[in-house]
Amino acid sequence: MYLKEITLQNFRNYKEERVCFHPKVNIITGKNAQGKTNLLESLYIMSLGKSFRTNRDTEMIGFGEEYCKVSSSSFKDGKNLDIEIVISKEGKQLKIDGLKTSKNIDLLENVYMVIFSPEDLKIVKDEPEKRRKFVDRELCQLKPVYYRNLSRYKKILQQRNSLLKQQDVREDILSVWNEELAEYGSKIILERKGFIEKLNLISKEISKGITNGKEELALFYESSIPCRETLAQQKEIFMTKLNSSLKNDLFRRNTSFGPHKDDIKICVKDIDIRHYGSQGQQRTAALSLKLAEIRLIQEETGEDPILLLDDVLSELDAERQNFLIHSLAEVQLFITTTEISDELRSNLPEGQTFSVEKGAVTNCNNL
Ligand SMILES: Nc1ncnc2c1ncn2[C@@H]1O[C@H](COP(=O)(O)OP(=O)(O)OP(=O)(O)O)[C@@H](O)[C@H]1O
Repeated sequence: MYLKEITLQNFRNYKEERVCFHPKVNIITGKNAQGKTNLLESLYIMSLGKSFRTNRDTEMIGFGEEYCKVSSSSFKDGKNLDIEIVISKEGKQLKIDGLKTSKNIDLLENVYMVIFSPEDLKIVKDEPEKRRKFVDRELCQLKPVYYRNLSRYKKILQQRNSLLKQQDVREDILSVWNEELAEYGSKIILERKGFIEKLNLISKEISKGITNGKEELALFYESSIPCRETLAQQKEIFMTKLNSSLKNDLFRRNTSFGPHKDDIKICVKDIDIRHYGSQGQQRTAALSLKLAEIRLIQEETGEDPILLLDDVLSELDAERQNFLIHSLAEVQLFITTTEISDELRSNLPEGQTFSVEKGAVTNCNNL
């Protein structure tokens, strides 16, 4: 699939803009703070219904405006796919091929997108939350049911934690939340475990490719509860742990374990590179994870995801840049950069360059 065009109204610093894209490579150039990332953000919300840089939808409404509207037209499976998103203070309205839908979840499985930004280069050494977000975002795209389970888990966790903060905790209510937390938490653990096993195999191969066989990545799911094979077994051990840590949870007024505390360990030759890896190893690992994410979407869905590279190429050395570009022959690419080097230009296949200035996009030359 590929994105044919996007129309923006009051979206961040764009008043009214319509941009038609190339099916292969689209390079968006411009000085700082002109609207390059804003344009990528408007594309990204077509896949998950939300931004990659904020949880508050209303932040995307242009200053002083009442609403913003983003409409896209894509080409998928031999036909057009039209998506429209309107965000106002009252909420969000979505339309897919002209039909109204109320939830982000209905957008999933329509447009697959992967974003790679300098923030992602820190995925290896940042806090566990970053790595959980990476896994969750990916699983939500691949499995809408995961999106539903995760939302439910977060709500129950919030309710359980509020209950733990009360003076007299009602044990009958707590046991209802425990039951639900174990149910949804176990589903999440099993999905994450399976996902990381698959990602591990793919990223191993990719990291070997980047380093000419010198280094091989290994990923491990570090769950705060031991992993089991079936949902029933997983739920049983979750419940046991909830009961045994009740005193601790009551004392801390918080749920001390569960998928919200989990992490992914990333190793090269048995060394945890979060703590002991060089910056180069951490970058190779981040690049391998991103490329593995794309390959996994291709394998699981048969679709080529769209890749958004937000100002990340300049952060990679020439060797890693080349590896990235040459691994991506089939996918539609959007690259933002303040400057496009001659070397990069000569390495890219066919495409189109655009220039952004103060929220206005101009078509420049073909690559
Ligand atoms: N809700 C909003 N309404 C209007 N303008 C906004 C809104 N949110 C952000 N902006 C403006 O958008 C601009 C930033 O755009 P963007 O993040 O796309 O920059 P960029 O071109 O990617 O720059 P850089 O190269 O520095 O990353 C800033 O001038 C900022 O003030």
